Amino acid sequence: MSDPALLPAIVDGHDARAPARLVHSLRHTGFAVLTHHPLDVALLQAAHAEWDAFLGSPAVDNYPFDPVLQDGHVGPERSETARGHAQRDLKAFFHHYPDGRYPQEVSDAALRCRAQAEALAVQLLGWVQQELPEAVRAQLSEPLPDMIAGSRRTLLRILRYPPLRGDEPAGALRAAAHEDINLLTVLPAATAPGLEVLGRDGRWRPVPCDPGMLVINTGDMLQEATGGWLPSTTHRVVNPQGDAARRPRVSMPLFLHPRAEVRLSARHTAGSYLEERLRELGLK
Ligand SMILES: O=C(O)CCC(=O)C(=O)O
Ligand SMILES: [Fe+2]
Repeated sequence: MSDPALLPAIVDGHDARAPARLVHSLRHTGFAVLTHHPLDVALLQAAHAEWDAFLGSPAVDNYPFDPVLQDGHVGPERSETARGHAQRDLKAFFHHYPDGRYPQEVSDAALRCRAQAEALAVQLLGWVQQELPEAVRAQLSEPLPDMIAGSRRTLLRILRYPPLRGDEPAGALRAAAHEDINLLTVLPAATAPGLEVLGRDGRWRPVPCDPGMLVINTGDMLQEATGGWLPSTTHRVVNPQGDAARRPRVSMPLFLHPRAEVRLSARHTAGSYLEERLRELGLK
């Protein structure tokens, strides 16, 4: 039997117990799902629709990926290969940083979603800070919300997983199993299901993602900063079957990155940690 305790909790953001419930779920599953969050869902859906069209159009080639600044567009032919995998992911994406390029072909809807998600992120990091055991909190070089204050490194990734054509290499997935590099990831519900989390029992479980929900997960940097008290958790995006295979999937995760000089642990600053991981991904 699958252990229901390993399913990410669905936490009502209006509930007074939300901070404790969210952090409990992060601790035990690496994920939590928030309802009644402050993001404007209609704005998000408008951003999804226009980015679906843009990322599927030739105009994206006006914004080739910049390996130094790490912004711009990466098409399916150059997409990431997750650690330990042979096949590239079946996805295209655009990276937006506060000081980076933003395409003129789309409205500012995604930027407005970004601002809302960043405001929520400060609140969520405050919840985590408050719920950490004292011994773990004492190890932090500064409070978690402060780590991202003034950071120019928080990354908005706008992903489009194209419809499947049927000739994909065997074993290729929309996103192969991986862990995120950053502190926390804030991921408003994508346009279709597919996200799965690996439980401690070795079983994959779908992450609930109805419209109006928002997924939070722990990344490697938060695992590093909390000495493993909050584990970074493996997740993937599986390929749809049947009719759903003919539809693209759009999602817009925000990856919270501290300022480069923020000390995560005795061995790593945020800057040194990121450098190491980007090399492994083949993005540097
Ligand atoms: O598209 C998704 O739902 C998740 C994407 C993801 O895990 C990532 O880009 O790191
Ligand atoms: Fe991820």
